[in-house]
Amino acid sequence: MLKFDNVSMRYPGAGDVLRNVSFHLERGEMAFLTGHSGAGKSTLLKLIAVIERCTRGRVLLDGENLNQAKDRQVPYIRRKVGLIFQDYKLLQDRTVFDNVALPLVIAGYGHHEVSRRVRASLDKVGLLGKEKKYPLVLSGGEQQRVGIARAVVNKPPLIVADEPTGNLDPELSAEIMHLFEQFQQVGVTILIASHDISLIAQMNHRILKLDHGQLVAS
Ligand SMILES: Nc1ncnc2c1ncn2[C@@H]1O[C@H](COP(=O)(O)OP(=O)(O)OP(=O)(O)O)[C@@H](O)[C@H]1O
Repeated sequence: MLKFDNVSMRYPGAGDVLRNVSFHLERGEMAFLTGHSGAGKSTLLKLIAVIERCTRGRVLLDGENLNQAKDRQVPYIRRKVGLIFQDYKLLQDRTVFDNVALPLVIAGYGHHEVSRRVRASLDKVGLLGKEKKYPLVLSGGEQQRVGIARAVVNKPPLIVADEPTGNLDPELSAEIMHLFEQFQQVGVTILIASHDISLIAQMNHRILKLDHGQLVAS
């Protein structure tokens, strides 16, 4: 489903941030991406969302080489990837409903379909009933659930999360991880960057470990 084939990445003026990284995630697999600060975790995730492009090698999503994607194809590739961030990246002046609806509105869905899908998505993350609230009145855990609802609202086959529990306490972090597992159980592929070793250790999933840009365990 997602394949890295000898991928190296270098930012202009810097050395290699990723070096000959190869791995394959099967459909429905859930894996953690770990490693020290600066190891290249965020960079690896950015290649999947085509926020950056690799310098050497191939990143394949459903067999499509992301490095060769034309700029006009990028929005369609991104619809296959639900992105989740540490700081949630919610629009503070929009309600929970509007935040979750955003990807569907951009994709041109009609009002009725948007409403149906947003409610289904909020239901999955346990936030039905909070549609009219603004993000700032929600707890950190609830805000991250809104971020997850937005990421899954158009049913992407792949979820990519960058330190999704970085701002949450251990109990809320575990809840968010169990939420990811529920998506995995219905066939979604999930890759989560995290340096929370104790949390990762509690969960029985594959661990990809980066050390100075090299994959040292997978
Ligand atoms: N846009 C950029 N331009 C130049 N160098 C960059 C850029 N983004 C990241 N880097 C460098 O690439 C290296 C890897 O950064 P990256 O953010 O991928 O690491 P990380 O493992 O996600 O770290 P952290 O856990 O601290 O978020 C670091 O040395 C960083 O300074």
